[in-house]
This record gives sequence, structure tokens and C-alpha cells, in this order.
Amino acid sequence: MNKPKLVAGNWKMNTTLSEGIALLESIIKGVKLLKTNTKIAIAPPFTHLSEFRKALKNTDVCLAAQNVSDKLQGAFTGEISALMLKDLGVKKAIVAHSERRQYFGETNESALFKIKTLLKQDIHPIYCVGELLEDRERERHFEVVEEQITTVLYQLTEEKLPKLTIAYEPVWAIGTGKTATPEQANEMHEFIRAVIAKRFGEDLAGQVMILYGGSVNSGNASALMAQPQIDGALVGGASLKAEEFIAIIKAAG
Ligand SMILES: O=C[C@H](O)COP(=O)(O)O
Repeated sequence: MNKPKLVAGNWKMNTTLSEGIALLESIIKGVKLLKTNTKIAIAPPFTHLSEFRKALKNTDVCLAAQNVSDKLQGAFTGEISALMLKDLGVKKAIVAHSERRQYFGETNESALFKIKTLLKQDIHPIYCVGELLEDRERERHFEVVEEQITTVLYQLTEEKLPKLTIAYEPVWAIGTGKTATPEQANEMHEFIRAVIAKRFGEDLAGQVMILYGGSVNSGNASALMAQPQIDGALVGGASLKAEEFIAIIKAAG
């Protein structure tokens, strides 16, 4: 299946607005010089979204958010709703990143609410799944990821499914410099697709983009992107360096 790949940069809690604009400008410049079919998304901190929307206006780079509230509006101090994101031109949003699960108590259940509220605003969720190191050591990784997939995706209707992107990010590979081998990543992507297919059929499962995330960089991107089940990458640290990020996009094709 030859669908265009997606490379998404998750900037996490990095850059001031002025630093962010400078980095974004370098990325836009680099992308313009590339001949690529790869789709690109950037998820900066919330504080950057409004300015980034202007900067991305005449580009093919898609504006993404790193999180969203599971509530639509009201007395929820500090939260940002899907409606607010839509108003800022946000097209995609990361949901249940492992750092949100680990430090902010997010669960599969809260992820489902977030995904539903995003889909109502026609913002496409990037739903993060992945096992802890201890899960892999105990050979529970397939079980953990299966639960993350079934508790969320099985609650969605068929027509919503193609709007969803999955990011498989083994927690032990995030920001650690340890990448899953291309074979390990591909094996899990294949498993995820099979779990989706069990409920929705092969055709729909084939339409869901499954990204790999976890220490992706210019050195390992080509081997990862060459795997048949890997549809792209969710990039953390390396998306904060324009040259690295551009090299990853190039490797994706
Ligand atoms: O969202 C991105 C992932 O957490 C990967 O981060 P990393 O590329 O810094 O390992």
C-alpha cells in the first residue's frame, strides 16, 4: 500500500515563541527545497499556535496540537478545548502521549473522550500507544498495546476510523536514544493493524496511518521508514533541529 507517509514533529515543552518562529522558518525553508510526497505536521506548544497558523498559511505543513481537554467548554481552569483549537486552524492533535499518561494520569478512557471531542470538531487525533520497558521485558507488550487499541478504537464508528492516526511509541525508546529496531517496530505495527482489522476489516485497517515514535533521527529514519507497516514518524527531540527534521522527512520519501 503506497499512501504518502506522515512525519509529525512534537516539540513538547520547548522553545519560546520567538525561538519557535525562528525554528519554524528554517523548517519551512528546508521543506520548500524538498521534493516530497510526505505529509508534515508540527505540534508546538499551545502558546505558538496562533502565530504558527499565520506562518504556515501558504505551506503544506499542517498545524497540530500536543493535547486537548476532554471537555468542550466551561469551568475547567487551565484546559484548552477542541473548539479553541479548531478556531486556531489546528488540524491534528496528539492524544495520550506517554508523557501525558505518565505525568498527568491520562488513561485509555480519557483518551477516548479526547478523541471523540476532537472528531466532533473535525480535528484528526494522533493517538499514542506503547508499552513500558517492564512490559516488554515480561513479554506483555502485545497485551498492553492491544488493550490501548481496543478500549479506544473499538468504541469508534467505521466512518471515523480513517481520520485517526496511531503513533506506536515504546516508552523505553522515547528520548532515550534507544530506538526499537525497524523489525520490532514493524512487528508491533503489523499487530496493531491486525487488532484493528479484527473489528473493522482489512480495508479500513489498511487506511489507518500508524507512525513510529521513539528516538527517531536522521541516522535511523530510512531503515524505519522502509518497513512496510510503518506509515511515518512522530518525532520529538530531532524535530527541534531543522536539519534533522528535514532529513527525516526526506528519508520518509
Ligand atoms: O512524541 C514524540 C516522542 O515522544 C518521541 O520523542 P523522541 O523522538 O525525543 O524520542
